[in-house]
Amino acid sequence: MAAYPAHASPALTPLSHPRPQRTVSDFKLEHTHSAVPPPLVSPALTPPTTPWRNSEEGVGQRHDRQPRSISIPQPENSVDDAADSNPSLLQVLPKVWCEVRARIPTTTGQEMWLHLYHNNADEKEHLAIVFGPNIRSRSLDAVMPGETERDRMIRGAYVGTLYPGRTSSRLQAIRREEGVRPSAGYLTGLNGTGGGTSNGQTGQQEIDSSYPEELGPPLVRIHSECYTGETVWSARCDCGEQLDEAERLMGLPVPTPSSTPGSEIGEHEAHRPSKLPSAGGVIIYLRQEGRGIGLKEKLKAYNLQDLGHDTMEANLLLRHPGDARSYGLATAMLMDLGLGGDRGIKLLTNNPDKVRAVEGPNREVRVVERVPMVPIAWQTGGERGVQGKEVEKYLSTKIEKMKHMLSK
Ligand SMILES: Nc1nc2c(ncn2[C@@H]2O[C@H](COP(=O)(O)OP(=O)(O)OP(=O)(O)O)[C@@H](O)[C@H]2O)c(=O)[nH]1
Repeated sequence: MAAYPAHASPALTPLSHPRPQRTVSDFKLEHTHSAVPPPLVSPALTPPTTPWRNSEEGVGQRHDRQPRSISIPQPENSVDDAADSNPSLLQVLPKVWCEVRARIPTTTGQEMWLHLYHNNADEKEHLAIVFGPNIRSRSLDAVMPGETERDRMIRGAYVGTLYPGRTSSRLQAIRREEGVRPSAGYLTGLNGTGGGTSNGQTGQQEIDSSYPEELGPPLVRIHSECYTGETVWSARCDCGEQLDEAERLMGLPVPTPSSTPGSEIGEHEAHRPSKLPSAGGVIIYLRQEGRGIGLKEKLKAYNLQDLGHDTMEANLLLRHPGDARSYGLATAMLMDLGLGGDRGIKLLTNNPDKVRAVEGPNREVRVVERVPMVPIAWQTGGERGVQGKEVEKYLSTKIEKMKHMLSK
């Protein structure tokens, strides 16, 4: 008979330590949606459901988890074939709309455009962190009934860059006011993709927000919130450095406008960004803390990890799925940013679930290339990057149990 503290719940199942007789297959990971794990932790410590999973009812969010080991379609030959073999994609994407964006100069020297999204699936403010001048939100650019030019500028629906005294969100209007000749370099350098016009009759802004073909598939990272790894220096995971690395990759420069034959630069230099435009890309930052279980539950999971369990077991012991996330919001946001369609995206990830799930029910978004995220410590032979026994165990669990495509 196991010894319990006097205050222990009678429902508490003994957790011997270590528990070598239990393997992960005992938890039936493939069927976590239907096979609720036994109450291995006192119900008093465990919420009845994983946070936010119910709020996704009715908008077609994914409730059933894909098998852990899915075959990753090779972009060259098997992307189409793979679509049929994945029955658990969403049937309906949530609706998303960008409420506001702002230019943020960053501590690394590059600039990004922070887009704040709302949606009809949850109450959270999910974010798109856009780098480079070529990605715009269609919902943000749409004209709101009754709004003024100042309203548009305040919510970020302008072309180019704001400056003191600017009176219009539209570049044509500014050109007219200032007698400025149209300048391709000026437009493309300022997060307006060269097509900002007004049709004069409705005042509707026509913005060419298609990503230029010549740049190839844009780089995309779908990043899940991690307060501990991104804000309070946790070395239990590499989430913080992954975010940094994604930002770095999206800041790599493209050929300068002056090297492009026929481009006009030099006008409006005062309003140009001081840095050259980057190759760009977007980080979709989803508020799915703790793989969707929330910070409170993640902290309990950390305590279970200190008691000897791995990240997957800890979630299951708390009666959560090993991974409670979904990616329909990311798909919808990418479409709103004009990155749906055949040209596809390059996805920065090691996670096979993500690669398939982000494509959406009808392959609205196509992952044509996967770019691995190799931990910095592995890349640098331990000179830099997150290190320690916790992060090593975290990474090995992702590889062994979650089938992440990562090898040393
Ligand atoms: N439940 C739980 N969540 C964790 C833990 N460590 C990190 N996370 C969360 O995991 C999420 C990051 O997901 P990961 O599984 O590390 O990586 P991924 O996004 O699936 O895959 P990549 O795209 O390759 O990075 C963030 O939401 C973190 O808060 C943990 O021990 N337990």
